[in-house]
Amino acid sequence: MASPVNIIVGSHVWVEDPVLAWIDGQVTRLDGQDVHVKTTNGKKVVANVSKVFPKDTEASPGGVDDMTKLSYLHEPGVLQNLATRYELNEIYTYTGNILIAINPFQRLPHLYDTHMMEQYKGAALGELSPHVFAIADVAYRAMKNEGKSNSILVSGESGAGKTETTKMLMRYLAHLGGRSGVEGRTVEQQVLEDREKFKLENPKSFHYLNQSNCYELDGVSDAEEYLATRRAMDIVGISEEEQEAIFRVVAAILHLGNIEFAKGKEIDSSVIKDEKSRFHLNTTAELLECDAKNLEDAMIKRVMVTPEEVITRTLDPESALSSRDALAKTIYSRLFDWIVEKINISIGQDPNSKTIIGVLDIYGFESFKHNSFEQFCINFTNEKLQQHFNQHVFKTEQEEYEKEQINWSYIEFVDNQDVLDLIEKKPGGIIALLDEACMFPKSTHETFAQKLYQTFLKNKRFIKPKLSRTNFTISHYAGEVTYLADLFLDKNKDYVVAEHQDLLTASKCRFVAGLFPPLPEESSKSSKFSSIGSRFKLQLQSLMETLSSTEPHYIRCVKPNNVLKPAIFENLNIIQQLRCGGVLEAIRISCAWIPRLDVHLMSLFSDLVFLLLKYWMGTLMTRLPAR
Ligand SMILES: Nc1ncnc2c1ncn2[C@@H]1O[C@H](COP(=O)(O)OP(=O)(O)OP(=O)(O)O)[C@@H](O)[C@H]1O
Repeated sequence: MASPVNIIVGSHVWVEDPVLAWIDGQVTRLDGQDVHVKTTNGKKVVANVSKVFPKDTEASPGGVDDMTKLSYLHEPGVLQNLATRYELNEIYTYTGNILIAINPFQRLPHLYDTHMMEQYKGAALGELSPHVFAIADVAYRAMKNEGKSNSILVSGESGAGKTETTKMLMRYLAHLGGRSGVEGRTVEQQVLEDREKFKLENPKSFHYLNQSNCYELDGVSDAEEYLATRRAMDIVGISEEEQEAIFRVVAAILHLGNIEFAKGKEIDSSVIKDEKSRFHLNTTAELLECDAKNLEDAMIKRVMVTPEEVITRTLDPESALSSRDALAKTIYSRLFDWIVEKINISIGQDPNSKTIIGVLDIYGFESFKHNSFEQFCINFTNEKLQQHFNQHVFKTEQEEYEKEQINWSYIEFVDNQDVLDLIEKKPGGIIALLDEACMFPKSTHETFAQKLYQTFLKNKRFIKPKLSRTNFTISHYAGEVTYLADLFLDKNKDYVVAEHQDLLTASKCRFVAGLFPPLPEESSKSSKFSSIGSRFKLQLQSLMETLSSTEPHYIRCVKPNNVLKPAIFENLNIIQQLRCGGVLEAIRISCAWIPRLDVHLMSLFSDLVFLLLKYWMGTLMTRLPAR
């Protein structure tokens, strides 16, 4: 997005601002490459001409519903347009075929009622205001009318609104498919009774719910959400008994997370810390219908069977805590898989169906102060999706134009194949080296990091941070991220601890025992290594194959502020998300897509089949302490 040259004294322009990202002002002087600007907040700024952008003084006060209609397509223009619209509760804006959705952090019921759904039925894209329903409708028509598979990729950072957006998409598709809900419970009292039954207190009192902060959202009633969830479970055919068991398991996980350990009398041993922890242990056992003593032992002891004898080893408090968390994750991930499978069966997913609409709710690129294996996997996913996005949007469009010999300037985009090679190439990529390290008994995180440093010494996408012995930095498409290699080896090893498996298989609750069917004899006594990284890579590969056989639609969810409140639009925060989501890159060429896209999308016949693309990273994406 280069700055046009027609900036003169008196021009209204945008210049960079450390707080607001961009601020508007008027040019007072031109001095070679330097532009002197008096900003609207009274400051005098000097900026290089390449960083000064013209402001559209005749911009519509309500903004435009598609960025491609902006007079000036540049970052400040885009930001201003989104801000203007957000102020008017216009949370959706198109950027060519991408829908930007800014979380309103307040209920906007008029946007999602049946009347609104009816309006979007069969309307051409762009005819009505931007909306998730419009995207779902386009996908549905393409499937019905052309027999084409479609996918809708919903991305954004945590709290940006991916789940809500996905829910709206599913609701609209269910509406088109003529599915109706079965009305069930209405009694608020039930919420209180259930809380009592599962011994649940204030969310703030549960360790696992406080890994980030617990927020109360204006206008959102947790009791109502809970009943809505129960109703949704009725609709997808989860029986009363199963629902009860699901909530018991979830409650058990929360209680489990509150069990703490203290040093035991013997070296490297631990005991339940205090009465409070004992209460949570007993409640967990009660909810999971397993023996409390066996639960305690499964967390603090390990049994080793050798040909000569059976040795019992104790764990120190730190290892006991890791064991507790591993148990919680195992239960959660099995429950998660059970629910996904149940929904897929219930909504009639036919694995052999030729046409599908895949809805993918995926984590956005993450870069925190401390990044570990989870961020590595999330960012790897985003690199893959970015490549898919690039290939679909940029490469195909450019090739098309070249083929048709239409004269246009070739648009450069950053090809990220080199980052993907660094991560997933076999042999020699980071995942392959990690697996190697995991299989070699003497490896430590230090030897693993050293191996990375040696192997990727000259790789442009790999950086060894100065002074660090175990950190490494990857130069991702969205920016540099430094990972702490310390827990990579542990986190890459996937197995259910034999003691945990035995405990849960023996549960008197049919549901819980069903989540942990007994293992074949030979594998039950050993906790064999299987690589999460490699499995993840294969799942991603399969996801990409599915996606490549579909017509993709993109929805980028944006979190406007970190305090999760309505009407707060934090410019810098939003710009960062738009950059990471590739939105600004796409804007550069999206003008060119529009005429073709309409024709393409309007030539729109087959069965409605939902494919709720399984949350491929179920195990990794849990909000448990490792994150
Ligand atoms: N369209 C919307 N209308 C009203 N509220 C919304 C909307 N989108 C999001 N929210 C609010 O923001 C909260 C966070 O949204 P959501 O759970 O969908 O985020 P997410 O991106 O899925 O986060 P995570 O990745 O952490 O699961 C919701 O609980 C809801 O209160």
